[in-house]
Amino acid sequence: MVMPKVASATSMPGLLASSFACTNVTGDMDDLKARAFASATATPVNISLPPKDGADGAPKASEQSSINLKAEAASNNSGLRPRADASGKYSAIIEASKEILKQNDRGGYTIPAKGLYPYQWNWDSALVALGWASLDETRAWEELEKLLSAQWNDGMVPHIVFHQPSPTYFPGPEIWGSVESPRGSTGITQPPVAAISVRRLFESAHDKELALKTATELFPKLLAWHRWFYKARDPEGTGLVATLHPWESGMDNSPAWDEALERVPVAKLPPYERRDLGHVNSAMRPRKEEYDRYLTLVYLFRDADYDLKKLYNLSTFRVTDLCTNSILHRANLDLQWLARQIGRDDADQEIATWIARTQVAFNSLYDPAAQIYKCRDQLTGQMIDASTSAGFLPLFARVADTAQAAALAATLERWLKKVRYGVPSCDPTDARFEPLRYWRGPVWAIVNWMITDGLRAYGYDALAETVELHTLELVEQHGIYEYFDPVTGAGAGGSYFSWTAAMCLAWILRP
Ligand SMILES: O=C(O)[C@@H](CO)O[C@H]1O[C@H](CO)[C@@H](O)[C@H](O)[C@H]1O
Repeated sequence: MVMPKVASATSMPGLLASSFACTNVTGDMDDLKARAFASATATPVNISLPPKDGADGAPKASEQSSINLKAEAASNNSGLRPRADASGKYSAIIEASKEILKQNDRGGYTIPAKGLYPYQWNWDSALVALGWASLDETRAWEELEKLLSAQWNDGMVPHIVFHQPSPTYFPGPEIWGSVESPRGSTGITQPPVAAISVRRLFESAHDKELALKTATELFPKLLAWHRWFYKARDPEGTGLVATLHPWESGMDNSPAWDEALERVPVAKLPPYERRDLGHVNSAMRPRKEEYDRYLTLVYLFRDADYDLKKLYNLSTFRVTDLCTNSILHRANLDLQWLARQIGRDDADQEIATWIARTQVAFNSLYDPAAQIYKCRDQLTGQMIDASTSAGFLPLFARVADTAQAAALAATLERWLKKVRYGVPSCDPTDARFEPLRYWRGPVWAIVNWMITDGLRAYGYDALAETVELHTLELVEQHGIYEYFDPVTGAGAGGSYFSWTAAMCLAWILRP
């Protein structure tokens, strides 16, 4: 087990160094309490089915459709080939995962987790659609239709859609104050996974007619969203888009954002109460210093009426995020493929231009000394000195060349020797590594799913298998959590988590 160095306040620049610096496995009280909490909650949850009572905004048991999970597991109506379940090895995970999606279903969209996240999140929904595909193809398409129905006039697809009011999450619609989407939404976006999911659903569809009809309807919306990225976030045409808020990256408190975020001057904020801390131990969540800045940026954007030009120029946080850019590039490849399937040759050339530009631009994010890709701070122009799990996502994007892919595989192997379970979200030898704090160390199933897809594409099948088996073992031993401690395996964050369930289904029942 690795014992990372303790970050000293002097090892980080600036006033807030100590508050952004890490705790660690030998760690402080906060960290020790979180570990005790994690091990206390992990064991009873295990791979159990989620409780069906009405607590936490969940539908009452009586409102649930009657479910015969055993029968469903046996007759997989999507026709996806069970991968490793002939022996029934994964039937408990399959059963629990399907039940989680059903219980988190709010009618055409799936909340990530009861209480903690009561709305529709953008990249969550796109990934959850891949899980729904193994239960109900129509419902899988609906997930994407519902998400894209919240698209703004300018093409942006928001990071959260506030379909129904909920008191359990902050900041909600009243803080964002945006009326663009019919039901209200945030004014920022998230990594554009949707086109990737549309291609996968299309390719594995049994109902080909439905797939063609829905993909054809969704295509212009996806194209408009990708166009928005280039217009709003790459006005200089560099081939790499900007991310203006850590929430947009989906990897909110990644160590990659520390210095850029630290420079955001905190506004005089109205008093606020964090609801996330009522659901999850504070040692597993971002710190107050980060939340103050998240909110400062929200108010800044709201005061600028979410005008895309103003936001780009005004934002005191502007980075080139590897996760967003890798996903956007992969999504462009899949969108181009879709254009060809549905006869939208007119769009093919436009997408090809984006692809060509990004393919070259990605080289500027590769750090040959560290053997991994890194993010860039657009306001300083500097490459960000942090190796995170997003650094492997260029494999998912297919932008790495064979030498870069080999270097990434070697780096990943080194990381795996330092922890029990991969892939940690931050280099485990980095002083900022915190095994339980959200995007600063824990293992995330969705990232593992993207990394394994990339590894297989480059021929690293055995390494992909290791990462996949680590994830399934984590879930089997600890439960379907939001994220996991890479050292002990303990589940952390929200439980009965939709995208973790969906990734298990996508892996175990993959076509
Ligand atoms: O912490 C939060 O309140 C929200 C803010 O968007 O972010 C977390 O949960 C979302 C829903 O699961 C994920 O989409 C993000 O990736 C994850 O970081």
